[in-house]
Amino acid sequence: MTGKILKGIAGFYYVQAADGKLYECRAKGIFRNKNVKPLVGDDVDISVLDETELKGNIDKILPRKNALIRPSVANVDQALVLFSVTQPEPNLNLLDRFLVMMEVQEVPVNICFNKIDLTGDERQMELAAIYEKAGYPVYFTSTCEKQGIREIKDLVQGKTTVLAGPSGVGKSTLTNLLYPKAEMETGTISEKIQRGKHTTRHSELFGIGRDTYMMDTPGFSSMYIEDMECGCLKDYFPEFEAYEENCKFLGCVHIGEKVCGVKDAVSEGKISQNRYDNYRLLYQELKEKRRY
Ligand SMILES: Nc1nc2c(ncn2[C@@H]2O[C@H](COP(=O)(O)OP(=O)(O)OP(=O)(O)O)[C@@H](O)[C@H]2O)c(=O)[nH]1
Ligand SMILES: [Zn+2]
Repeated sequence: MTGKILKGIAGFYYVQAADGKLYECRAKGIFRNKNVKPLVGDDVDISVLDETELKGNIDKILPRKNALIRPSVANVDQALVLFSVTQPEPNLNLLDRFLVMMEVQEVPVNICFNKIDLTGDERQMELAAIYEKAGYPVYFTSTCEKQGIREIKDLVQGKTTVLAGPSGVGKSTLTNLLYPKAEMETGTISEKIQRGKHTTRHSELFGIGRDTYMMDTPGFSSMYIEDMECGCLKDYFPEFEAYEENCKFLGCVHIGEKVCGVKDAVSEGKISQNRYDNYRLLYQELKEKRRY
């Protein structure tokens, strides 16, 4: 029987089978024979050991489409990063960090700003301009007033989406609105897991519709980019590329160089100043890190 790992904790994997049942599985044999660790999001073959207790064993991990490190999850189609237009004010530096991390891992990102009931159109246009110029799809919602929800529903339908965003922007409200059933399924899983008495927050996928999964990402506020040469950072700001042919030097990092197509594009308003400023900050941060 095939299924999908929704959660892994203390050597147990919770596998949702095609019939919707959730099996508590071990992965005996897999580590020893293949030396691969099952990941949340993995599609797996299981054998049922106990049909009433819903216990099983994972026999095989089916080929992965991808495997992210942060968050640790396999077979992700896209990320949806949620901020609010206000309350709390969007921290665009944090957003740009997240975008870099997803670019590195080659995951397409969609950006959504929630709580549009609290601000005017002007703020929306400002935010849309910054990120649409960078090539990211931008959505606006009010989960309170149920605006823009249909578009998000269409976006996640049939896909596995990593949902990320700082505290208080409306992630839970959005998830519950998309699929009221998600709450119920949370209950089922945590009930089983409480027996293990583990309190740490783990990554968990929620089945919220046919072939549709979402994962809430823990630890979003402490996001930092690591293990990157500062000279490579520019490759993860996708909007720079079109202007790099106007840089004088091959490998221009678009900071101190005098003749630079990217800097020109910033002064002409073709690249957002805000994005470029965050690029400089992150560049500096990576450069300092390398000194130690
Ligand atoms: N004005 C307004 N408030 C909203 C909207 N969506 C959510 N809120 C409020 O914002 C607060 C936070 O919402 P949550 O859904 O709990 O946010 P969260 O992102 O899940 O927060 P964490 O659980 O801390 O990660 C709640 O008081 C919501 O009522 C919205 O569209 N407009
Ligand atoms: Zn340049």
